[in-house]
Amino acid sequence: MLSVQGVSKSFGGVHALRDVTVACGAAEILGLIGPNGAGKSTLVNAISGVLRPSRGSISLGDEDLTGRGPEHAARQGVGRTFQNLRLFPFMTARQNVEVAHITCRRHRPETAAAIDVDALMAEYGLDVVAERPAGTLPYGQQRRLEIVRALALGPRLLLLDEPAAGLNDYESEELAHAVQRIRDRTQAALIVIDHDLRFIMSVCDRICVLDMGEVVAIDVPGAIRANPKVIDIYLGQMN
Ligand SMILES: Nc1ncnc2c1ncn2[C@@H]1O[C@H](COP(=O)(O)OP(=O)(O)OP(=O)(O)O)[C@@H](O)[C@H]1O
Repeated sequence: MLSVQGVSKSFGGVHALRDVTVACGAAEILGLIGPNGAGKSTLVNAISGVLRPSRGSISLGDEDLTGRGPEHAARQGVGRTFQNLRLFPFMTARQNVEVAHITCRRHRPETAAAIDVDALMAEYGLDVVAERPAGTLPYGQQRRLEIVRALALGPRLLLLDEPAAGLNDYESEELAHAVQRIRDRTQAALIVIDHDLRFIMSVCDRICVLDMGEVVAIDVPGAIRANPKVIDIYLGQMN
């Protein structure tokens, strides 16, 4: 479904991505890990249309997404959450979700018809705060609201950028179940970036390891854990 082919991205002299090739199938959860500065956010920004790759191509199904901008990606069903929350703080929680649903209705009406915004908000415990401005909600609720907003887009590809950041063990376990439920229900391709290796290992079908802009390994969690290059990068943190 998602295909990233030979993507490179430079910022001046910094090679943030070098010839990255990776794919993520429908209903697959792909983890994206790597040390600080490895290129994870750059890759996600390229996939979601925020950045134009210097080289290479990105497609979702038959649709070319390469350098066509975030609105085009959203219309094609690329949903994302951000490392630092990017809700519309003065809009109510419900309006934040509605905005995404309207985009879906315009461009993929049959997908939108299957999404019940109120039920979705209730499922994530947000029905009780639906009329509150998003910016006034506690952190944990804002994180959940970002996920619900991305789901209201009826995503074919969902990019979750550090969803477990700032969550306690209990919340991150809940989140792992939520991510798997999302996959089961939407059959979307999911890409999850996180520094919490326990979370990534427990939730992902496969993991792509980036270091200095290059793909070091793409494999199932067990093989990633045993990969000498990966162990070297993480200095034994894996076990
Ligand atoms: N807009 C930019 N301008 C210049 N350099 C950038 C820009 N964005 C990223 N970089 C550089 O590209 C490299 C990859 O950065 P990126 O943010 O993608 O890494 P990351 O793996 O997401 O890191 P982190 O885990 O810290 O979020 C880094 O060297 C970074 O300094």
